Amino acid sequence: MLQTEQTLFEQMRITELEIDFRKSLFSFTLADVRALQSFKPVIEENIDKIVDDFYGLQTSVSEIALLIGDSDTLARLRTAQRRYVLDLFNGVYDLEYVNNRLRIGLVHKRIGVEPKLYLSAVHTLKELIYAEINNSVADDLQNERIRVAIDKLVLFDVTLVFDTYIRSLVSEIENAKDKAERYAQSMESKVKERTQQLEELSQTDPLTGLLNVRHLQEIGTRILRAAQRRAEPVSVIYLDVDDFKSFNDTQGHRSGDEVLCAVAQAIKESTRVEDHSFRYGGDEFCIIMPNCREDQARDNFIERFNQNIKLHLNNISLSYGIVDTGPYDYDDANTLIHKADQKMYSYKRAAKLQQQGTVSMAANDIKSDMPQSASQVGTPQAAITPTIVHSIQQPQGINKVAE
Ligand SMILES: Nc1nc2c(ncn2[C@@H]2O[C@H](COP(=O)(O)OP(=O)(O)OP(=O)(O)O)[C@@H](O)[C@H]2O)c(=O)[nH]1
Repeated sequence: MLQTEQTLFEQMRITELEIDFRKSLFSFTLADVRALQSFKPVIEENIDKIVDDFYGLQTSVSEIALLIGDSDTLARLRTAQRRYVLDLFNGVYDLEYVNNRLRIGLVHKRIGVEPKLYLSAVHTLKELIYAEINNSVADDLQNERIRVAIDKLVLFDVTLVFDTYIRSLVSEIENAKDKAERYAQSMESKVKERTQQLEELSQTDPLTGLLNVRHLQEIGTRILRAAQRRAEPVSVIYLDVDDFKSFNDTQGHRSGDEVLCAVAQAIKESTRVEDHSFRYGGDEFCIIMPNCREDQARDNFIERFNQNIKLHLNNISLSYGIVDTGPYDYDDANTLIHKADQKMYSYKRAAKLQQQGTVSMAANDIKSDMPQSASQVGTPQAAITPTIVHSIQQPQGINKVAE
């Protein structure tokens, strides 16, 4: 519920029962009420003098004079103070009385009266009232009764004023906290949104520095169109690390990342400037090679890659599939990648079967992509260090091809 939909009582949870409880805390009894009422005529008679003296003393403190600010405000304050003092001796200390006291607290907080200034004003007022009591009440016992009663009632008032001060401070803190939380939330979603935009804009995969797969379709199409215009072949190589999951599981994700970076590094070292190398996702890579046939890609790229990766890795094997298109009919980028992936997958599967000594018909079916011997099929091993000897799954019939 909004604060403005609640009365001060409701906000402060003050009921008649609470008022009685507070009175009992200060032992404020009917006798006190009577003592105060008995002094009302004297106060009424001297109210102007009390208020004059009070503001004379108050405005002599430069900090208070500064807070009051101008003569109109001072005039309003004098009227309010008059009422405040008279109410002290009215004998009625009910919800209405409490509401007025709560308002005083609220106004003091709003205009920035510090508690020390408020308390000093209470002290000044009490001294002025005590002076009136001493001037007018000769009977010591009655004098004492009125002083004690006014003391209790002023304390009762002070607690109410301080409660509003504290409540108002707590609301300010809660508001500031809400604001800060809302700001943090909006910043978080802005950062998320911006990061996503940057990622999309980014041409490169953050881990390996190879091209980002998001651009594969666009770049692939561009290369194929250019190749078509020049009637040149285009090759696509699909590379995949073998059993990378178990490597990750045994060596940890960070070592896995190092393997991916090493593979990417070897790809960069093995490609020509006109080639485009992508991290396809996870442990899969894709290279688009313009003006290159399948056999040329195998003999050139794979040869170089095999040499380069040995410098970085130990005991890791990769599988690949190569397809080409053109120079007469051209597949589109998606089809080419899909075919290369399928080839790689069939080859990997066959190699695994061969490794297990259970080469099936399916494996024989893709003989042209089979390794020359099972010994050429790399076997990932446990306890692999970041320096990993590589072995790539090699199909048969490797020819050296001039570029
Ligand atoms: N370290 C690391 N691991 C990744 C990253 N992206 C994906 N992976 C993991 O790569 C693994 C790929 O596993 P699979 O697709 O099952 O492939 P595989 O284990 O190599 O199996 P085969 O392809 O059949 O040889 C998964 O465990 C992924 O969690 C990455 O950026 N870093």
